[in-house]
Amino acid sequence: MGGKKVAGVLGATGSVGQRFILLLADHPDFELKVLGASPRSAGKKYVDAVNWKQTELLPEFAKEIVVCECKAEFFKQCDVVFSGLDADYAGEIESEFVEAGLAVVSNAKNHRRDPDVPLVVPIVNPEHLDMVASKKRGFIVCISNCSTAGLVAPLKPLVEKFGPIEALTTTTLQAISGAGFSPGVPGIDILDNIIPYIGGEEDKIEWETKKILGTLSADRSKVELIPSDQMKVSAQCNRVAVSDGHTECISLKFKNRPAPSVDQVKKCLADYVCEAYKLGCHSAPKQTIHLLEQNDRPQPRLDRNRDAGYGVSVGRVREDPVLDFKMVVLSHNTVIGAAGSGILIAELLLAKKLI
Ligand SMILES: NC(=O)C1=CN([C@@H]2O[C@H](COP(=O)(O)OP(=O)(O)OC[C@H]3O[C@@H](n4cnc5c(N)ncnc54)[C@H](OP(=O)(O)O)[C@@H]3O)[C@@H](O)[C@H]2O)C=CC1
Ligand SMILES: N[C@@H](CC(=O)OP(=O)(O)O)C(=O)O
Repeated sequence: MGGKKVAGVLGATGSVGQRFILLLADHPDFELKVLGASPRSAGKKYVDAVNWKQTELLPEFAKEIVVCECKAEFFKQCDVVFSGLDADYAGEIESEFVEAGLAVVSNAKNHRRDPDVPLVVPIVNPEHLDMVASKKRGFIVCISNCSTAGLVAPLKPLVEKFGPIEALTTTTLQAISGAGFSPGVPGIDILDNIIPYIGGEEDKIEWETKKILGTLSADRSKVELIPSDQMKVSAQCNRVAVSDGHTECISLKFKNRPAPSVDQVKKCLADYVCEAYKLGCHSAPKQTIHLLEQNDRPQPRLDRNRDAGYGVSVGRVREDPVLDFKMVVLSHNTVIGAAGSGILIAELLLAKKLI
């Protein structure tokens, strides 16, 4: 075993980028050495370039690193590059990195629908990472949309145990940090308010769920999406005055009859152990799904940091008079919904000897 793998972060000054800095400080497998951001930040020390907005202090190791432009030539030493780039620029920059032979793990939406790119929520579908095994040079792995990550976490064990889901609705209550920091959601818009629209979000949730829960083809080159007529997914997305943590009110109907009981559903969720934990990945949640029995939980402020934000909380599991079941799901949007997923994916790539 060599020493730590060298890591870089693209978009290091943003909402997701700052979370990468926090999660990579003192990481046992990765040493963060290269930070990239826009030409506005390049050339400055990180401490001077960033508008730090996390409740934890800026880690010492990052302060003096000089931010570079997001060009592959500056990241040559990296074994893995995490991307928290603004989606307006991510597509082109990440492609350049892949062409330069680098391994990129991206939060941006640009490459998620590429047929040869795995779209991975590490506590849900790590087997899709096998798609990159045959790539000789660089590759990209995409992390899902943050609301999709929370949604598919309870769906995975339910589908494994009780068979396909025929219909699914989710109404999201999404945190402000999900909108990023440049410029972010203005206080005047969100204070004392709910905004019932997040551009593109509903389509992403409805589409990405079908890829993440899809099946890897026999030759491991692509994922067969669940056809829309076999699983109907409908999302309604809202922005609410919460700093971190996306809440979703989910209802679902199984294809198979009779449907399981509420107690069977609860047991299935509580018993689920993700593959990353079994493989001993450092950041994997000990409890993948925290089943909460109190009537008024989960709540973002109280429950988002379960298993350091890598665990997902599910509460209010009950029968639904229209579909079969309904429940409330809470996930930390910048940890398991973004940077944390990226790091756990890299830990899985390492465990599978793919980096
Ligand atoms: N926030 C969240 O919960 C989630 C976000 N995502 C996705 O992750 C990505 C990052 O999101 P977020 O952190 O919220 O966004 P932010 O707006 O907070 O940060 C964007 C980052 O991109 C950099 N950037 C902007 N323009 C350029 C450029 N021309 N060249 C290079 N870098 C540039 C910025 O650098 P500078 O400071 O120098 O301008 C900054 O570091 C997005 O694609 C987003 O959709 C995905 C899941 C969840
Ligand atoms: N749209 C999400 C965050 C995000 O940027 O998602 P995506 O990576 O799918 O564009 C939110 O507002 O909370």
